[in-house]
Parts: sequence; structure tokens; C-alpha cells
Amino acid sequence: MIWLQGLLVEEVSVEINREPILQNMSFYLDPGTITALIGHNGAGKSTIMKTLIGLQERKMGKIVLNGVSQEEDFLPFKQMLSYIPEEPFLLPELTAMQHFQLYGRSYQIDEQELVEKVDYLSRKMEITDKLDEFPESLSKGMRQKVQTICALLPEVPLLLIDEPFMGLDIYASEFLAEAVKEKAEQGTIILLTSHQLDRVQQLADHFIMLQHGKVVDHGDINSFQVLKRRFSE
Ligand SMILES: Nc1ncnc2c1ncn2[C@@H]1O[C@H](COP(=O)(O)OP(=O)(O)OP(=O)(O)O)[C@@H](O)[C@H]1O
Repeated sequence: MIWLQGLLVEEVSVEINREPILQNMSFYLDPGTITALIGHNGAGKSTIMKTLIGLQERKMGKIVLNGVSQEEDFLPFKQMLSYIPEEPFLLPELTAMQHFQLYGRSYQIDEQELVEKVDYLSRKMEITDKLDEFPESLSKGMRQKVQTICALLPEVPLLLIDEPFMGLDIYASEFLAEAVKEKAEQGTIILLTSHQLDRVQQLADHFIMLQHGKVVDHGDINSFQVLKRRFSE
């Protein structure tokens, strides 16, 4: 059998407290593409992200990444993606460096490669002097930087980013945008949510618009003017 390369989301529905939150959501993302999930507050952007990583249970539907089914092969599936959540979610008992080491082990990154990547990313994110700090002594933006570095460490087919620029300073935001583009050039599928439409336009090549838990439009980012008009309606 020839497996489809890319991310397939088919007829996914999610209910929370018996309320339909996502309804028959379907889309397909090609390797090497950067797709922005757009929609008003409460449209379901974070919910689909959480459903993709397995944090949110779904009522029905299918999620397949490069031929690996989320339902049938959850652990291999999870190893194929990394995620930057909207709010940093760090372990209070681990320093920044220990988080990077934990990610290195979880994704089986070669030790020397991990050292080089941590060195490079922490310099770019300007947190080299914070590596031995615990999350409680870091500012929110610094915690977000640590979380962002964790997600950039592994070379995985899918990178999910919920509000990529939230809390990051201008230099870190610019670096993240470059890093995302570079990963996409190497074939990673990038799915991000953002309310910063101008930044999205510069970064993404496709968009998916959600409304009340449904996909109402999708396409090339060049149809963005139309998108912007509809978004502001
Ligand atoms: N744990 C929960 N319990 C109850 N309702 C929830 C829960 N999580 C999300 N929802 C509801 O699901 C809907 C979608 O929320 P979601 O966080 O996915 O929206 P979003 O598009 O990411 O919004 P925002 O732009 O504000 O981040 C909302 O109506 C929200 O109230």
C-alpha cells in the first residue's frame, strides 16, 4: 500500500460537556506547507490543535500523519509531531536545560546534535544565561522561549504552533518565523493559529478558516484580502 504523505484530518467531531465544539472537520496538509488556522475567539482553533496532539478526545473522525493513524498507533504518531502551546506548559521541577534534555531523550535526538541545537537556539532566543533556571524564576516570555526551543529541537514531520508570537519579543518572533520557514523548506508540515493577520500573511502559504467549529473556507494565502474582509465581518 502506498501511504499518503501529509496530514489527513477527516470528519473529526469533538464534543465537550455534550456541546458540539468541532463538527465534521476535514482538511489535508501537504508536506512543506505552512497553514494558518484563522477564526474568531472560540471558533475551535485550539481545540483542533489539542485534538491533533491527543490532549482532547474526539467523538469521531480520523487523523493520519504520513500514513500513521493517531488512533491505531498513538505513540509513533506522537513522536512525529511537536507542539508549541498558547500558554507555556513547563514542569516546575526541571530547569530550562533539563527540559531540553527531556525532549532530546523523548525524541531520541543524538546527544552531540542536541548540544549543538540547544546552543544555537538558546543564543538565537537570547536565553543562554537562563539555562539553569527553573520556570518559576523565568518571565512568561522566557518560559515561552523555553517551550518554543523544546518544540524546535526535534526534526518531525508536523509542527503545531498555537499563537506563535504570543509573549515573544520582536527578535525571538523574527527568529521563530525564520525557523518555521526553514523547517517547512525541509518538508515539515506547519499548522499555526494566529490573530495577527499581517504576520500570518507573511509566513503562511495556506489558510483554513474556522467558524463555530466548522471549516468555512480554505485556500491559498494569496486570497488573503478576501479572507481579511470576511474575517472582519
Ligand atoms: N474545557 C472546555 N470546557 C468547555 N468548553 C470548552 C473547553 N475548551 C474549549 N471550549 C469551548 O470550545 C469552543 C472552542 O474553543 P477554542 O479554545 O478551540 O477556540 P479558539 O478558536 O482557539 O479561540 P481563541 O481565539 O479565543 O483562542 C469555545 O466555545 C470554548 O468555549
